[in-house]
Amino acid sequence: MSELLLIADDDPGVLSALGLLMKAEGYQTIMASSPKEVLTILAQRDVQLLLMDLNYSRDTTSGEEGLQLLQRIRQQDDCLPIVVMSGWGSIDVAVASMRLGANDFIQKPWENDRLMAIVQNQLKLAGIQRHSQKLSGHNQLLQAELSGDTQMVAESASGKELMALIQQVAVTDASILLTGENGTGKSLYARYIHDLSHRNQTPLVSVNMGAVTESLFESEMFGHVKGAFTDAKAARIGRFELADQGTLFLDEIANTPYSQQGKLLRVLEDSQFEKVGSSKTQQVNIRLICATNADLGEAVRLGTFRKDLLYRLNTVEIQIPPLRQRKEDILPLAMAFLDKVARKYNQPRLSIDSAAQHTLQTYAWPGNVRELQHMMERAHILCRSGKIGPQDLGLNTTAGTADNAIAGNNEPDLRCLEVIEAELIRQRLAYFDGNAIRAAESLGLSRSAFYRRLEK
Ligand SMILES: Nc1ncnc2c1ncn2[C@@H]1O[C@H](COP(=O)(O)OP(=O)(O)OP(=O)(O)O)[C@@H](O)[C@H]1O
Repeated sequence: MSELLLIADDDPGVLSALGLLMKAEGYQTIMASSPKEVLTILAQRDVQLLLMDLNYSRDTTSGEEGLQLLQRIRQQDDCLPIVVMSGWGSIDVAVASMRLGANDFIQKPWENDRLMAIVQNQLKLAGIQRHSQKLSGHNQLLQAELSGDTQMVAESASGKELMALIQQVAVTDASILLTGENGTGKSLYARYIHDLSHRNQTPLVSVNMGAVTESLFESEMFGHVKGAFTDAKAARIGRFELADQGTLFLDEIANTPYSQQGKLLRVLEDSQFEKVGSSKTQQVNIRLICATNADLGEAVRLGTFRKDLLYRLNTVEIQIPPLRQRKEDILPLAMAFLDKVARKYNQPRLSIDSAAQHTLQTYAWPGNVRELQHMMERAHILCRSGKIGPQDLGLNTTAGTADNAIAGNNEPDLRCLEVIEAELIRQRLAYFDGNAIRAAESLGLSRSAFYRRLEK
């Protein structure tokens, strides 16, 4: 449907001329001949632009009525594009109306081409503004969803120590390197640090460095201008720019291609970068958090990670212990996950019987907290009574490791492919001590294919 324009003037000749012009250009119009009518129509109809005269009573030229009207509209609506029309010699009135919130001004008698250019521009700008408001609304919802639903659990001595350290460093702007096995909670702690920091009203932008291909690295991180390369049909904003004034979280930092590490170092040191295809230098202000399950010191020794980059990342290094080393966290975490899943399915929360509690506490947790979370969700779904027993955990407890949960069983494996695939990925990660690259290689998968499956 075409846009609806409200045209306000006390001269019927002007109204009919403008009505014809706008109709010929494909717009719908609605007319008002007094300020009162304008306010009534605006209260009832979804008008996309107001084109208004400033004088309504016979023989007045001061523009006072129009300015008052403008002021009243702007008290209620900041966004409606308003184009003001007035007669000769009224520069002062034009300036006054712009100060009161008019978007543009045209002198009478108008030139049709000029008026149409103004109307089209104002409609376009208003569309962009609506779109950006929608995006920022979506963004706020997503941020609230991400940070709102997870309650941090830390009951063990090492868990509490970790939380104290995190609270201490979060409020500084220091770069933080989080290390720990897969599923220990590195991404969650990164968000927690951001939420505690003075940047918490700005975005936390995450990048999984294992999923960024070498060829698209610069465009992904720094953005590109339109036409920078064959596929660059539109300009793109990179992650650094998106994170400006906020926090940039680089997950799986060890997987940054070596050839790109120098470029990353430069922007981290100088806070400056150029978009691909542009020579204009841009400035950014970000707080950096990185995470890895790899031993970066070893990677430096092996020559796959730059030493200078490591020194730039690890101002503060925080090690997140594996779940098997903080056993007192297991049951509180399990209960928190059962709470969460009960809320998700709107069902009562299940409890865990003492045999299952023992199983959970003696299991090795190669997939750490993530494995526990999935196990609790599965147990909630499969449990037939109000209490989860060992049989609901899907573990072969005599063997004590996840690998044996499948291998020690002579029954045919009748689970669906997705479940088997997930289990296999977990096993391989555990086998290779959380090293995703070696796990991917052992499964004959490319790094990006492996990450896609892992994220699924
Ligand atoms: N202390 C905790 N309290 C509550 N939930 C936690 C805690 N630690 C981890 N989790 C949950 O466990 C899951 C895995 O955590 P997360 O994704 O942060 O791990 P990770 O170390 O970043 O994993 P990866 O190395 O695979 O990226 C998430 O759903 C997270 O919310």
